[in-house]
Amino acid sequence: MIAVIAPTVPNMSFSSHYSTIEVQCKLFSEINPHRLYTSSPFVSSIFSSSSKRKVLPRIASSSASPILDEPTKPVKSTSETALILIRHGESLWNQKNLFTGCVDVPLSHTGVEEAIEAGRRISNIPIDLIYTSSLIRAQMTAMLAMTQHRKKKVPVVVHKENDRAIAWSRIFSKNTTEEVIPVMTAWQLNERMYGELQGLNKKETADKYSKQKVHEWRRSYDIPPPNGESLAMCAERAVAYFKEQIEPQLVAGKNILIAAHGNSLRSIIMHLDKLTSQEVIDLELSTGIPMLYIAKGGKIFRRGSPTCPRTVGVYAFTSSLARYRQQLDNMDG
Ligand SMILES: O=C(O)[C@H](O)COP(=O)(O)O
Repeated sequence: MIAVIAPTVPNMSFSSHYSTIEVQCKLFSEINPHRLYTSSPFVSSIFSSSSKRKVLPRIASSSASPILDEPTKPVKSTSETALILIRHGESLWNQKNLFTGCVDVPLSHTGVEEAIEAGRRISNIPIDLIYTSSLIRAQMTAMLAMTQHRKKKVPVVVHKENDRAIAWSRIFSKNTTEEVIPVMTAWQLNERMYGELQGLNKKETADKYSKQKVHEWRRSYDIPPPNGESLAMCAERAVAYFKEQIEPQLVAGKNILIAAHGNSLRSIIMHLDKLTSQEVIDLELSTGIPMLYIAKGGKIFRRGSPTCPRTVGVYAFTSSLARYRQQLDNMDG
């Protein structure tokens, strides 16, 4: 049997978009597909997060090529820019307490809600450019968060994997292009590769190898899990990508959102906050909580976590953020 799901209308509001997909999922809930083919991993992920079946759709991608994007020219030269970091919302494997690493698992229903809540918290902060890992849980988080942004610009994934991808995704309207936020996907921002722990239950693994050993694998700086990446190895690619691709954009005046993972973000935060390999052991990141940094005068300062969209404190952090919020308020009348 072949079941076909057509995409929802692109400019539908998020709630109607999501509930339309949920209705489709309910209609198909008695079918247990052996394979799922999609042009949109995002749709397939919502499909899986709303179904009760045990077999998860994994994304098998034929193109594994890394995307290294050249920084675009700065659009403005303000002296202050925002950098928001979000660890993806809860995934279906976080929910099951399984080591996930580079396995491409979608968000759970809770994760979808966390991503939307994260979006509410940052809905008044300017965003010009989005970076996500190449994994669907980070991409879903970024896209769902952006449905809440008051500016209503449209996040569009930039495809540069080959000449055809570049040519076929071209936009032919200057006005439309101005209403777009480019989304760059980069494997370098992926979760640390968890080696032979991927797919294992975290508690059972601690029972087998001892809590201390598993804590070392999960939190130490330079002890890798069996055949996987240590935080230091993960930092080598994630921090290098941050320095080469993201920092120049930030310094050049772009406000940036990064949606990534517990360990790729731990390594970037270690770099930003100048943490030692001892201090990073205690750095834990919750799912779906945005963290705000401000880049100013060539330095990047941590400004805390926006707790709700209307929190006065967050927008009083800097005069630029306060002005931006005022503009949004004026636009809404
Ligand atoms: O890959 C995973 O299992 C999680 O996303 C991060 O896991 P950790 O908290 O064990 O590093």
